[in-house]
Amino acid sequence: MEENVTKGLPFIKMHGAGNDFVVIDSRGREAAMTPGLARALGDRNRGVGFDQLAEIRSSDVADFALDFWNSDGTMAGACGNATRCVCDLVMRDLNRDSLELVTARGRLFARRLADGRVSVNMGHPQRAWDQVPLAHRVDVMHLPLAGDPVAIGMGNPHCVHFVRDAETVDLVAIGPRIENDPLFPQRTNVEFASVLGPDHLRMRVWERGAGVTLACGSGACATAVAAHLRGLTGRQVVLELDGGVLEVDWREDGVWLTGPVARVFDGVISASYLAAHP
Ligand SMILES: N[C@H](CCC[C@H](N)C(=O)O)C(=O)O
Repeated sequence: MEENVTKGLPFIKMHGAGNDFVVIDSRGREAAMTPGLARALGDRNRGVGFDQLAEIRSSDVADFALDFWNSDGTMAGACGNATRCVCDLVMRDLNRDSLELVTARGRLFARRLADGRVSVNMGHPQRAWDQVPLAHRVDVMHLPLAGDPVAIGMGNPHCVHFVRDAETVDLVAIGPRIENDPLFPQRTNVEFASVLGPDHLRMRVWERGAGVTLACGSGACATAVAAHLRGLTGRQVVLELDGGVLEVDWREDGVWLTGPVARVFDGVISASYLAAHP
């Protein structure tokens, strides 16, 4: 009955404002992830199920390195909520209240606030068309697409729409079309935001490689930056997402993302499952 779990792959299930993750710690050993295994594990019926998988790896230039995999098996250059979740884990592990990590977009800095929440500096917004990236030169503040959206990179691409009421947007109908528009050579995450008050936005998201998620940290950063650039908010913004509240503070040293973290359960992926999904 009992399979030898010592040969399996331990993981931790976490979420940040409902954006859910599987965390694998590969420090001190070969990376475990492949596109096929990420896609299999991301399946909410046949796998564990997640929006993203975050794989921790050893680093000789920072406290650790972090890779992000979407549930469709593609890699992402940034994942704000997973970064906050993993930093919470490692800070507790090392009994530290600040950390440096390295991701595909470079070195990030995280710290634990007095109220226990984790805040991560997600870096500076990428506002040049070829950094987002876009397929050719256009005005990133007014894309030639329906709804006059804004393009912002945060290590991953975002297409931000400001609408009268974000609640009414049919994400499933509209999201995939924009995600796969030829203007985005690496596809894009798609955000819809409405203004609830000064420095207060309601935001919903269709994520590249994951679909509708309850929250998106890098998307919240991109949306707050776009809102400020459009004159809709200040530089410190509270965003109400379907899964909870995120705070963004666009400061001189970068865009800081703050929000909740939850550790849900620990598990082991069985050796037989790993063998069946190389
Ligand atoms: N789907 C995103 C990665 C995860 C972003 C989101 N979960 C976050 O918290 O930033 C992408 O392909 O760029």
